[in-house]
Amino acid sequence: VPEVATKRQATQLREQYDFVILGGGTAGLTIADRLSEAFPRKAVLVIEYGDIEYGRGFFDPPQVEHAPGFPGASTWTFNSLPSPHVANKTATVVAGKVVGGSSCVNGQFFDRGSRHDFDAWDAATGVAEFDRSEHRWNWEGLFPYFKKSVTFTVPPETSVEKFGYTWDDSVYGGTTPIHSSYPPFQWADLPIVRDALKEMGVLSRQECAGGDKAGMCWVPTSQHPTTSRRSHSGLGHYAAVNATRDNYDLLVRHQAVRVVYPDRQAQGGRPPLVEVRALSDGRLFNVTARLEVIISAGALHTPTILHRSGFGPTEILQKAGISTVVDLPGVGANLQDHSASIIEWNCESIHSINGVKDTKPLDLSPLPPDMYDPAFIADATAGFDETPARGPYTLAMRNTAIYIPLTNMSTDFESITTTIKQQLATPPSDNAATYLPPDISTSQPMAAGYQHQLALLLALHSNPSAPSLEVPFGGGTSLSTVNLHPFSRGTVRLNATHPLEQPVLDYRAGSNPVDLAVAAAHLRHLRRIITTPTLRARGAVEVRPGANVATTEQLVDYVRRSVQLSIHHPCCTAAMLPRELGGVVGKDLRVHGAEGLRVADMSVALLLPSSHTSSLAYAIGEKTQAADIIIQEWSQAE
Ligand SMILES: Cc1cc2nc3c(=O)[nH]c(=O)nc-3n(C[C@H](O)[C@H](O)[C@H](O)COP(=O)(O)OP(=O)(O)OC[C@H]3O[C@@H](n4cnc5c(N)ncnc54)[C@H](O)[C@@H]3O)c2cc1C
Repeated sequence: VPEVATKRQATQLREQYDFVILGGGTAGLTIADRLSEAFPRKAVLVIEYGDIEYGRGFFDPPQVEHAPGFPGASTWTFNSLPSPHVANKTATVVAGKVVGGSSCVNGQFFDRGSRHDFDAWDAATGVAEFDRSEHRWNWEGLFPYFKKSVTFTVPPETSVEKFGYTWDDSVYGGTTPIHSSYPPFQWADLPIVRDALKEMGVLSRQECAGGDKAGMCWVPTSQHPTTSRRSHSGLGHYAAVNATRDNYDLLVRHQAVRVVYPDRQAQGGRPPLVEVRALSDGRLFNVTARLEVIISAGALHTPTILHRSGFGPTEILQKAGISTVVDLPGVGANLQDHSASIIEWNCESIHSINGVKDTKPLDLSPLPPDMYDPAFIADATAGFDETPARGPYTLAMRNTAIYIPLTNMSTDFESITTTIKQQLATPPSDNAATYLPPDISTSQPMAAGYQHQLALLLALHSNPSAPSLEVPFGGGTSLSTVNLHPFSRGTVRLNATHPLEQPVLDYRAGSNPVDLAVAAAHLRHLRRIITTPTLRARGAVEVRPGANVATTEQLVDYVRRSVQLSIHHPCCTAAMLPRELGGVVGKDLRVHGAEGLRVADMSVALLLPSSHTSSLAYAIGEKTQAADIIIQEWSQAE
């Protein structure tokens, strides 16, 4: 990202701004771009904690998670509290701390959720004001913004012939410089895994970004189609546009501490001021927003800014010595993330197809240690630097995944949905006492909101077109089962003794046992891959969970001991839901009970989508302004 006109100190700022956006990440910069474009005479300021830099991505080099050098300075790292229901496991969760936010460091897997995710999010809550809102967050209401948020480039004929990429142009159509494309490289063993999954009965779909995605999908990468360089919001929504906008300022290396209402009331007065801290010397100063403040600091920091500003559960704010501005027990509650369990096999006992003993007959791609071989690195780097780029470094995470509904898992479907129905038949206050974090479990709105979510989750898990399981893959001898719609709810809480530091994360994984049963069902379903003709012919033997893990109880125990709590998709910590149901923002993204203050990032989702989350963060950014929400409101006011 070029420096352009980036601001580095308070003295470089204007006296006041019209819009102030807290967090220059995936959604925040999308909003800043669109607002500064729509209102050339209104000044927009983005305040970002990180700097402009190229950090190391999660999969650099490809297929190697947590490569040396990651996480670096451009990344936040959180260690969650131990989760007692899964053997006190903790998660190491990272997020982007850089201009562009998590889109700068993520795995670049660029899929979209299923239509059922968003229809559930928008489903009637029984609160008239909310249900009758003109703003729709269902599939129909979001699809235009998914389309608008990316430019998709058709892969070259050579790649199509070689790998079999398929797509449907009609689900794309945007022209914004956030790129979605297919790389010119795949590992040699990818077709083996694809074939085995097809033999399990998984049907291939031509395209999965159009709302229907049960089956096997090709998934594009967020990268430039020719150079294969990462495409992120710092480039697409700041560097690409900033030089032509004299109303778009970005202040880096500054922390948005909190918002403060100058008239001491959150309604009926002026919009809040933003208290800002310079990271260089710790100096505090205020920035004035004439029209409004939009918090886009991501699902882990947005609730923290709200807490410091007096929005949250009164009891928790009191402990940190903060006076309540609006009592909102949902701030920092409802934390969800995609968790993953592993199935692994090997083929070492068998001679390869050609009769020659092969130590890794299935894994035709280099194993992670091979990737540090100097010759491999030199060749991969040379290929990546060519135009067009070629070779393994053009790959990010992977480009294929299967998405399977729970209804396909006949052995477990009945018992799991029966358990969910039993929970739904239980009074909300009892469910809250059993499943919600103790510090909010007596809150009537939180209990009612969780009951609403249980009903939506039952509908999703009973729908034969709505996926419950994702398995992303690129070849190799192991697969991860990703639990798409968790039932357990965690918290993001202010660090009471050091409120300016990172918050405390508690995933409370497995606190609703349905999650463990669902993960066990996923493993039972997927392990059938070992017995497919393709893998049998290669002598595959299951290593994990292993033949001795057979019963549901044993599978649940395996999940408990081995589950990865997070794949870096935290969400839903300032959920869009009526206040009566524990929500934090309305459908116009305004914080309940406050004026001049919105939230727009992954915090506002109610449930995790059946996808990785960057596409939704971009779409939320797009919809926040373009869906006539902010722009229409302020256009009318002019
Ligand atoms: C390692 C990793 C791998 C991932 N892999 C994928 C993937 O393959 N595909 C996919 O679709 N998604 C993936 N994701 C998830 C996806 O990237 C995120 O969900 C999405 O980018 C979040 O967007 P956001 O706008 O909500 O927050 P972010 O993009 O994280 O932006 C928040 C910004 O706010 C800034 N900030 C925070 N606090 C303050 C403060 N007080 N003051 C000023 N600034 C502040 C942060 O520094 C950051 O720049 C991954 C994420 C990570 C971290």
